[in-house]
Amino acid sequence: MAWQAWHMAQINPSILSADFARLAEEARAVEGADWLHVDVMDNHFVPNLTLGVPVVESLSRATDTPLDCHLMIEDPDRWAPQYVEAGAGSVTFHVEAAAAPVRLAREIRAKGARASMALRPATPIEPFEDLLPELDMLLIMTVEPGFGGQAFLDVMLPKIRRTRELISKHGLELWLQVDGGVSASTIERCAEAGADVFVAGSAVYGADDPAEAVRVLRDKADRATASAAWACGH
Ligand SMILES: O=C(CO)[C@@H](O)[C@H](O)COP(=O)(O)O
Ligand SMILES: [Fe+2]
Repeated sequence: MAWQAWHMAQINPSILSADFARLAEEARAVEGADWLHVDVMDNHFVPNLTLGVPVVESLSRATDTPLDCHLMIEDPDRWAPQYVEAGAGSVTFHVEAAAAPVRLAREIRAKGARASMALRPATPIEPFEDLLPELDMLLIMTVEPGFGGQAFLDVMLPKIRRTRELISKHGLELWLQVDGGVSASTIERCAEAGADVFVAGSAVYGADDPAEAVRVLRDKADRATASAAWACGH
C-alpha cells in the first residue's frame, strides 16, 4: 500500500549520547539508521555546548548516513546556511531563535538541504500553521532542549496529534520529528500520535548493540503507525 512506504518510520540516532572522542566510529555503529542526528548547542540558546561547523564537515566525510543537524543556537539566520555547506542533508532551526523563519527555510532549501523548524515544549504549533508549506520537517521537542537522557514529556502528545491533523488538513508531505526521551517504551505513543521521524540518543548509544536498538525502535514505530488512525486512508 502506498501509505506504508510514505509513512515508514525513520530512526535518527543522536550522537549527543555517543563518545565524542570516537565520533566517526560511533557514526558507523548505526549505519542502517535513516539519518544521524547532530545536536549543535551554543551555550546561549541552551545551557550546554557541543560542536560546530568543522565537526559537521568532518562527520559528513566519515559516514554515508545523511546528517540531520538540530541547531540549538542563537542567530540561526546567520549560521544555518553554513551547516548546509558543511554537508548536512537536513537543517533544523528553532523558531524561538530565528528572526525570519520563512526566509531562512527558503535559504536552506535553495542551498540544497531539507528545511526543518523546531518548537520547544512550551511553544504552540497553531501560530505557525501558515509556515508549514515552507518546511520539509517539523520537530516537536519532547524534552527541554539542552541535554540527552531526560524523561519523555508525555504532555507533548496532544501537540503531536494536533500537528499531524494540520499536516493532513493541508495535504502536506511534511515529516514530523520528535526528539527527547524517545525509547522502546515511549516510541509507540509518539507514532500513534502522528510522529514519523524519531530521534533517539541514550536509547541507541546506551544499548549494548546500537544497530539492533535502531531496528527494535523502527519495528515498534512501524507497528504502532500501521494501526494508527492518522495513517489509515493515505
Ligand atoms: O536535542 C536533544 C536534546 O536537546 C536531543 O537530540 C537529545 O540528544 C536526545 O537524547 P535522548 O533524550 O534520546 O537521550
Ligand atoms: Fe536534538
